[in-house]
Amino acid sequence: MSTSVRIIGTGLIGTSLGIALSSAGFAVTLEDPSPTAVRLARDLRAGSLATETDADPDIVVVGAPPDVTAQVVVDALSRWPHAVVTDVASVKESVLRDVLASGVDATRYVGSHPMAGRERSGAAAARGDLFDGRAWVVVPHPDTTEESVRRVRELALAVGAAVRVMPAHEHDEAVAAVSHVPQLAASIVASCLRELPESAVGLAGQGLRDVTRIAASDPRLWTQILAGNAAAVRDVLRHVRDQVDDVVTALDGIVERDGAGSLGTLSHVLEAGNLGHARIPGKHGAAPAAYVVVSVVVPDEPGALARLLGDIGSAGINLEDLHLEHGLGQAVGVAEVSVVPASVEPLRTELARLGWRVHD
Ligand SMILES: NC(=O)c1ccc[n+]([C@@H]2O[C@H](COP(=O)([O-])OP(=O)(O)OC[C@H]3O[C@@H](n4cnc5c(N)ncnc54)[C@H](O)[C@@H]3O)[C@@H](O)[C@H]2O)c1
Ligand SMILES: O=C(O)C(=O)C[C@]1(C(=O)O)C=C[C@@H](O)C=C1
Repeated sequence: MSTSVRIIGTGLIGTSLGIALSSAGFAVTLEDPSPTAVRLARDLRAGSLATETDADPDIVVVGAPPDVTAQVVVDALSRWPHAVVTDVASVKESVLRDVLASGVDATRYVGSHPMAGRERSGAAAARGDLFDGRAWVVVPHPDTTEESVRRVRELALAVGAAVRVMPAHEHDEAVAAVSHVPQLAASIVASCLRELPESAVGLAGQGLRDVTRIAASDPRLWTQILAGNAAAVRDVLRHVRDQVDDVVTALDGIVERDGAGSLGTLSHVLEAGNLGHARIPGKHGAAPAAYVVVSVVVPDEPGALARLLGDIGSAGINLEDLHLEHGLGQAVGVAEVSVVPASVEPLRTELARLGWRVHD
């Protein structure tokens, strides 16, 4: 019999998870205080609407906003005395603290956090492949049963995620640096655009788009996330502030004095950025150096990209990642195709043979 999962909170993450689990053969039921959200999730094939007569679920996943997550977890543990209960909130220590403080039997509770999302909220933005190849942090506490951890791990693996197990405190410190401060950095950079004249904003290229994509995220959600991880976020931000101060001092040196030492500071900051960037893992947590980008010119005509992907597949080469560079009004775009190093030469040779323009 298939594992039954109740998803409570059918926004971006709950609905994406419902779609992925349903297509992996899980029996998913959905609930949300918003009738519109839950019906939209159902229509997107995330599962069926929960009813009073449903059998008890094996697993409950809470996909609600962080500030209500602990209460929904506590209610679920009481409502279904045999179900394993997890949540997907982006902060883990404060949720765990509130669950334990409630006095409920929390042995069946395991926190979790898929490191996958979008800058848009709500069921309408859901995607069934959201978790594919992404890290999914499983966060047991000292009283969690092994069976509960096994169940949540199984669920994350079923949607294609790579499981990492760590305690709540370690999780919160890690995501302060890899998720929460990057969100603030994007928001702060984007906020500086508000007063710029149109003639300046109109020059925006890919660099600004890359740095600010997540500045479009939901402020209500992110206020809760930042407040829920305040100490760790503050510590990382202090470090950022020190580096910003160093850069400002160096630039002062260039503007106001002879600039001695300033270029060295600037170069050091940029090189340190190269080193940090090189550490960002690839798909399934593979080492970053595992992939090489091959750039292929794609004509802006119907079916061209599909033909390129077809040619790569026919050459027996596994596409690890794909990024499209495409300027408005241009007749061509550039597909940046990531492959393992051993596939670079065969890919270049085959695509060139088929008439594609391939760049270094
Ligand atoms: N957005 C991301 O990128 C992302 C990524 C990973 C984890 N998360 C976490 O997942 C959770 C959901 O985020 P989202 O982006 O899907 O948000 P969302 O706003 O898209 O969806 C939240 C849903 O929860 C429902 N909800 C509100 N109060 C509720 C309650 N008391 N009980 C049950 N449901 C309730 C809302 O009606 C809405 O449908 C959050 O805890 C967030 O921290 C978000
Ligand atoms: O890719 C995005 O749009 C995200 O914001 C995803 C992201 C992240 O920082 O990586 C954001 C918050 C979540 O808690 C987990 C994932």
